[in-house]
Amino acid sequence: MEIKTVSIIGHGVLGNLFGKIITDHLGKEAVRFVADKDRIERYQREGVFSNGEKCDFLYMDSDAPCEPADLVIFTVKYLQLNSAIKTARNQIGDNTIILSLLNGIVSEEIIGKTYGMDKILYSVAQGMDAVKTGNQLTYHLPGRIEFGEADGSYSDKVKAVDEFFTKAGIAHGMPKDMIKKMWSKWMLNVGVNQVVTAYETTYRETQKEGEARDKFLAAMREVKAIANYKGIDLTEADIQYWVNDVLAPMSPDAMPSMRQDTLAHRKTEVDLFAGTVIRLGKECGIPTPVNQFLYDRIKEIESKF
Ligand SMILES: NC(=O)C1=CN([C@@H]2O[C@H](COP(=O)(O)OP(=O)(O)OC[C@H]3O[C@@H](n4cnc5c(N)ncnc54)[C@H](OP(=O)(O)O)[C@@H]3O)[C@@H](O)[C@H]2O)C=CC1
Ligand SMILES: CC(C)(CO)C(=O)C(=O)O
Repeated sequence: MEIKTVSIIGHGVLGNLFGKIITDHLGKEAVRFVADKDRIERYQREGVFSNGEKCDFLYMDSDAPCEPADLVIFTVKYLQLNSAIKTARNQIGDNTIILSLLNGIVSEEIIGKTYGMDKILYSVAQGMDAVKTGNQLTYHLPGRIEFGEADGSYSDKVKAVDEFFTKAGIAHGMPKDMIKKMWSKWMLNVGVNQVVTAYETTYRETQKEGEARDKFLAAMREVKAIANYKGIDLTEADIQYWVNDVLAPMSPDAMPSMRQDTLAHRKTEVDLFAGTVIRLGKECGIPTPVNQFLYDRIKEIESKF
């Protein structure tokens, strides 16, 4: 199984970032950005820029009949996932591999209900400090994609994506414990995305001592408690990994995706983060006051849009 064609559903921060890297390495024909006519018309009219460079991308109308892609990557927000699943309908065939770079622990199962879990590899995108304002994407750190099977095997699908990302210049890893990795990344997002948004700040406030950083750590510890109850071995060392190895090198002026949403007056992924923590906390009998605080604050910010 060799991956030659990729379809990206979602032309925002992650779609642009990874689509540009693949295009630069393998040529424009290797990546098709799939969307409805109106979106494509807007992208072509306004142009799309990555670190100041105008991008020359290949667009494909989601209604157009076509050969399925070898790899489909979902890079939309949680509230857009159901429509993106429909947008992908002509891209997915019997042998297509699917990656969902959405944060959280549920998007793979949602996509799998329509297209089959056999096509899906679990994945997370991490370490990028990308910010998109209008049609301008800027970043210093491109980050990486970690992916794999739930059982940690080096399956044909994993091998094909490994070989493709190597050719396409995408930094990647294949952890043996992908389910723990997904929870761990979700734990980071529950902390940093929500605290930066609730405190209306940037990464700076979470990189130094103070109330925001305390809340960031406390929100992550609520996820850790739920994970441990469910038998997922998240530890304090996992929290320290995110704080020291991933968050510390980020540009202090950059901000996570959720804060970019509120600045643009878009509804956020709060239900994917605090909403899910609160629900799981109730199911497991674990108190989640910090996530309740963050949930209320973020809903209050959203209510003003
Ligand atoms: N930003 C980051 O640094 C990171 C983000 N993530 C996660 O990745 C996911 C994507 O985030 P991000 O890239 O920031 O999201 P963005 O909001 O920047 O981009 C989403 C894009 O999807 C497009 N879109 C929505 N619905 C459809 C559809 N049906 N068909 C085609 N395109 C569609 C939107 O178009 P339009 O603008 O026209 O609505 C938008 O361009 C989220 O779950 C996020 O939490 C994970 C790691 C890092
Ligand atoms: C924190 C970050 C950038 C991951 O590195 C992220 O996942 C997000 O902004 O949603």
